[in-house]
Amino acid sequence: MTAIELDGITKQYGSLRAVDTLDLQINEGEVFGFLGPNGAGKSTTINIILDFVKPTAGQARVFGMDCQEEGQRLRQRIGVLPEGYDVYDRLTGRQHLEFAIESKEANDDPQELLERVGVAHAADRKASGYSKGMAQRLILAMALVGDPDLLILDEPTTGLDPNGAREIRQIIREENERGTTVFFSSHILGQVEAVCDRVGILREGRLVADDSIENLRSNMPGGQRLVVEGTGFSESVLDSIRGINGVESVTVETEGTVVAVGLGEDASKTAVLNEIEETGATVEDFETEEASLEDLFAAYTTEEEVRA
Ligand SMILES: Nc1ncnc2c1ncn2[C@@H]1O[C@H](COP(=O)(O)OP(=O)(O)OP(=O)(O)O)[C@@H](O)[C@H]1O
Repeated sequence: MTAIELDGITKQYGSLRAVDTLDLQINEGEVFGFLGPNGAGKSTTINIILDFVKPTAGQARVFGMDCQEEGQRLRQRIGVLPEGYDVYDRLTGRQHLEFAIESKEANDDPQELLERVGVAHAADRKASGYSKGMAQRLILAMALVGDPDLLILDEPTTGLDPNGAREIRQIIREENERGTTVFFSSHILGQVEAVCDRVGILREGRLVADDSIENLRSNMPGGQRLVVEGTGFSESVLDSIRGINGVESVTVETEGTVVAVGLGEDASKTAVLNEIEETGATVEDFETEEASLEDLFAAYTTEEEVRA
């Protein structure tokens, strides 16, 4: 069954189109990473799903129910970690959960939830003394109240150090193993890579990519670099490499002993290596480097030509 289905969602704020005819389907049991630079429209989309914002056009459904018509009923099945949500300094961890349980009319055991997110040891301490990571885990525990079928996490790892971010990802994974669908927004690709089955990249309100990170990488223009170490890289050798089908760039590094070849989708590494040897140069060593996550994110969010 489909957990989230967005059909032509558009949100116009005056002359600004925050979300532009967005179509998206998230299956039940999936961990989906919703990515995009600041201002791309991620929070607006989430707010439409939660019926906090009305779309200008289009339809949003969660578990087959219309978000705008059955928002209240749906929110019972959704756990939300809102962007930039703060803890209440005067309340203890346990009191936070008691408050969330009461608001959602659920009957969870606060202690069990605190244990699930690893802050049970600080249950009776005021949240003012919690570290940023502990506070974020506490907010996540509040999102887990009522055993939601769908977790919507808006930038859950923002402001956390790598350990804190890893712990949050671990909890997300565990919740997913319990059967929860997870919709995880972030503007940092690295934060979602380890945990998401699939990512969607939003840019200026439009979906410019929707795939696994592995596929996005292999489809990215200039996705791989072949770095060849050797001798005899004359201009004519370099020109012959440039002439090979699928080669996008050729640069010489380290005083002429290393050639870096940008490979497009159709390029063959073997063809490049053969060409080098046949034109009289020598290959001593070579390796292929994958595009970094930063390169990948930049390619989808800043290039003029992006792939849908
Ligand atoms: N209530 C509003 N009124 C007018 N413009 C808005 C409103 N809410 C959002 N916007 C604009 O819509 C665009 C999308 O904003 P949104 O917050 O959805 O982006 P985002 O991808 O969540 O960004 P970030 O990563 O910074 O949170 C931005 O240009 C923002 O300024």
